[in-house]
Amino acid sequence: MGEVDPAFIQVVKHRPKLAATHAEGIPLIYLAALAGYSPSDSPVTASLATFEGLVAEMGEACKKWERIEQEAREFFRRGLEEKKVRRDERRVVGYYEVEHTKNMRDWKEVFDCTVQEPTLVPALPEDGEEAVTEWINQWPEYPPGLREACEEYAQELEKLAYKLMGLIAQSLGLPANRFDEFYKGQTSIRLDHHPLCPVPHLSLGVGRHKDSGALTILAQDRVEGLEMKRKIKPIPAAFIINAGDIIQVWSNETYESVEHRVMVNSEKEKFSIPFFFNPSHCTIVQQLKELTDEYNPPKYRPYNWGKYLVTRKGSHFKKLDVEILRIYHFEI
Ligand SMILES: O=C(O)CCC(=O)C(=O)O
Ligand SMILES: [Fe+2]
Repeated sequence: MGEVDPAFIQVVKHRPKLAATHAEGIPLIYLAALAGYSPSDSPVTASLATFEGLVAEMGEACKKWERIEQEAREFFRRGLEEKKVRRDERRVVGYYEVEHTKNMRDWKEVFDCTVQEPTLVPALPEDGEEAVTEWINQWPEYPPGLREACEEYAQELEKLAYKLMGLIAQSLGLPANRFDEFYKGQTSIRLDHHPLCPVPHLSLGVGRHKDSGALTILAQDRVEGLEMKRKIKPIPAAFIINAGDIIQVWSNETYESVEHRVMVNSEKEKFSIPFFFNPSHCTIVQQLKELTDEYNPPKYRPYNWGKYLVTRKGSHFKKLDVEILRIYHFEI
């Protein structure tokens, strides 16, 4: 990334605290402990039966994670010339190294691909109010296994994501399949590489943000850096499950989308792979009617997810002079 560009330097109040302590009490679900469990053994059959399914999904997902991480390392190791599957404002999937979060440049390079091919989204505003466009993946020549690794990972993670959405629905007193109707394809995988940074006290790998989609399943390597108010210790074979803004709205704030950011490091590069499980672009995001009543009225105005996503994506390409679209703009 060359010498340090001032675009990377965070304002004082958002600079990382290198000596931050680890967060305690982040709930950790030991699925392995349930692996030998037989659902008929106990009265708590229903919920544990759901966990049983999760155990199998997790095992498969972890195997695929090992492979995709290797391919990601291989891809990022190559020079810019070989990573030429570059993204731009129209073709938003592919390689990119100058992404901004909240108008500050992140210390990272990324490779994005969508799970459904093609993924349909609203076109840019200048193309007309109703216009729809397709995001089509771009695959690099090297490493040749990257495409297959992403496709296999997507298949496993999608199964896991449906299971988790089912559990979230049940935790809200809803049928497990309550969210399924929204999912006809909007999911994406990102490979994140945070190279060594000479100024880790001044810059961030990813600036503070909340994930705007529904659910993020984040796989991170063993290098520390992820912070959710406090530092999250990386745990081998553990995914970080993040509820995004959409779950916050669907649940009328029973679930909160958590702000997070990534610190970088001058000694160890960091790799992570978020899987963004999002509804179809035509979804109107609003509180589920079963979860609102006169005592708990909707807290947000409905919004079109596809348009929101495309507007947010646009803000990642360059520093803008306007405030970035956020869900609080839809608060009632
Ligand atoms: O790179 C990471 O570890 C986290 C990435 C992240 O939070 C995001 O892309 O939304
Ligand atoms: Fe995030």
